[in-house]
Amino acid sequence: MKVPGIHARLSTGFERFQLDVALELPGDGVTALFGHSGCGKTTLLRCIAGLQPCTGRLSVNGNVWQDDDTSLPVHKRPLAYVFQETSLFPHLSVNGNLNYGYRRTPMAQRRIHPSQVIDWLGLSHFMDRRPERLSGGERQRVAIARALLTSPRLLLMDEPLSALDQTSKREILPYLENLRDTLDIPIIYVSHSAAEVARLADYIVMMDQGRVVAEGGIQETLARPDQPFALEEGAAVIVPAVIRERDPQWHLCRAEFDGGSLWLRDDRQPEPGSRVRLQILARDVSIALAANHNQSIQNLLPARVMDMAAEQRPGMTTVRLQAGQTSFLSRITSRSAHQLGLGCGMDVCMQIKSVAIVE
Ligand SMILES: Nc1ncnc2c1ncn2[C@@H]1O[C@H](COP(=O)(O)OP(=O)(O)OP(=O)(O)O)[C@@H](O)[C@H]1O
Repeated sequence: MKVPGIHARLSTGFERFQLDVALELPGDGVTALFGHSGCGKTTLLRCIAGLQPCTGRLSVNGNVWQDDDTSLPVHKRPLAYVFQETSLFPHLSVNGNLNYGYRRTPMAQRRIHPSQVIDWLGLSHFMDRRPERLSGGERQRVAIARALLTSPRLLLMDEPLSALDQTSKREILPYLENLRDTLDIPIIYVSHSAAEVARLADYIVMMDQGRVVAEGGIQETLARPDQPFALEEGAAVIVPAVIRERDPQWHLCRAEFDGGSLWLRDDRQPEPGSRVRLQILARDVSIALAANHNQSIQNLLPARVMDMAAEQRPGMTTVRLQAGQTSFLSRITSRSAHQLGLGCGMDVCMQIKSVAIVE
């Protein structure tokens, strides 16, 4: 038997676009499909859902959905698909919408109960309301709940937050984090928001022109200087950390990661002991040969140069540094890299100008 997880080798095409992917994705947690507009993210989701004819093979946690001889039609694939725009029934209350999904699922296949989704997505206080009396974020939570009540074995989400304003996005993200940590099914999440991906995903697939250009665990993959998005303006790494102390006098808190500690602004006032994901932009990390305390940057950490990649943009170099088991990216000018004599294996001091908790 195949090991659990999603195994996909799929090809399809249109007149001016060809998709060819081979993927081995984890059988649980959130996998982000990430890439520029038009790279084929939605087309890949539609192939997985059986909505787009394609050739190849697809198995999901040991169940073959498509191979050279057969392809399960969309209604036989136990999956749920959440889109950018919700399609709730306007004439039914939240309760009625949820029951619709639940009742259509044969009794023997029901693994998720309405009381669970109401709890996971915080719906209890608007069960009697119709969709028109809900905010965009609340409607999307109901749509996700209804999708889950079909007890899917795979959840596909295509830009589920992109129609929402910033406030609604902020409100819904903790619910999605909760689902990621609670559900035992894989979620494939399409987004071109680096911030959403950084916050939600465990695994990332980067696509370009119908092909996979990088894939792997979110932390390792974002930290690869050779992955295409490392060379872009917003390139950043994600560092899992634990808040250890708060310093009220200076409005700072200390987050400990595998390799050291970082001080950051205490705006969100996280409780000591809480787990956070930190985002550190490559452009906020500079390099010195020795720690210089006569300057304003608070976070100075010993690190080792692991890789260096010249950027497509002339004159810039992306450097991967390692502190403990944690990788960071630094974007510096190629002249600085040359003047410092940087090379793989060198021990340096990493200066981190800004650290944010991912929101
Ligand atoms: N039905 C279709 N007929 C012809 N071309 C199509 C069709 N559907 C998609 N395409 C083309 O296939 C390519 C990939 O489209 P797709 O929607 O998968 O990209 P995407 O990465 O999801 O983009 P976005 O982030 O903008 O949603 C695009 O060039 C698109 O124009």
